[in-house]
Amino acid sequence: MRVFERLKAAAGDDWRSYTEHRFVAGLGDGTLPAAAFRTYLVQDYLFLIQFARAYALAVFKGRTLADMRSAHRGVSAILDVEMDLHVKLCAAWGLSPEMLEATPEARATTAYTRFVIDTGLRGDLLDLHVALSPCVIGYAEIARRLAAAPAGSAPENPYREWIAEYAGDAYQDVAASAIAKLDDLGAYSLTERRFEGLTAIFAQACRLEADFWQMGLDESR
Ligand SMILES: Cc1ncc(CO)c(N)n1
Repeated sequence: MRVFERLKAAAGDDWRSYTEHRFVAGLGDGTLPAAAFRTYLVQDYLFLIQFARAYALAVFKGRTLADMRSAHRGVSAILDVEMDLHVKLCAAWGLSPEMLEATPEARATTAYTRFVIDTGLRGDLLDLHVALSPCVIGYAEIARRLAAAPAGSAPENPYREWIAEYAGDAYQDVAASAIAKLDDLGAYSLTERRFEGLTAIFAQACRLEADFWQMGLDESR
């Protein structure tokens, strides 16, 4: 079984609480309150800045040029593509770059991003990629599922652009490479004993993703 599938199976309930969160259901059927989505968008901008730092750490931790180049492509995908798209999406929701910059991080944003960075600092490249994987691969899986349901791409769903972005080929390719990277790294450093520690990292990242959705709901009330 692929490393990612094993981690997902081992973290079962935490994976489901993240990918089937009430916020996700609201994106899918369009019932998510707009205020919750705006709160989420602002925090996700701050999240992406820190996420780029986490990917940059993967360049530093790379053992081979191939590792370093693939991590570098990740940094560039965030800084040059995803952030631009994010700013455009924010503008469509009435959120200016000035406002994005001026908002402080919510605790859920700080907790999640610094957990990923710390995991990478104290561990090796496999630990770091496992900590990153619920974000990268989780969003691809969520968006694929939402896009496949009629309500997810209905013209009246205000979140269809968000769904289409993450369900699109470019992002799905990024997620497929992340799955391959885990197999790649696992092939030379994944022992049975180590798998337990990796599952703990993966499950914690899933819980922090669920908290991130929840923050969108709670902080917009
Ligand atoms: C919180 C969060 N997780 C994952 C992604 C996917 O990049 C994102 N943009 N935000």
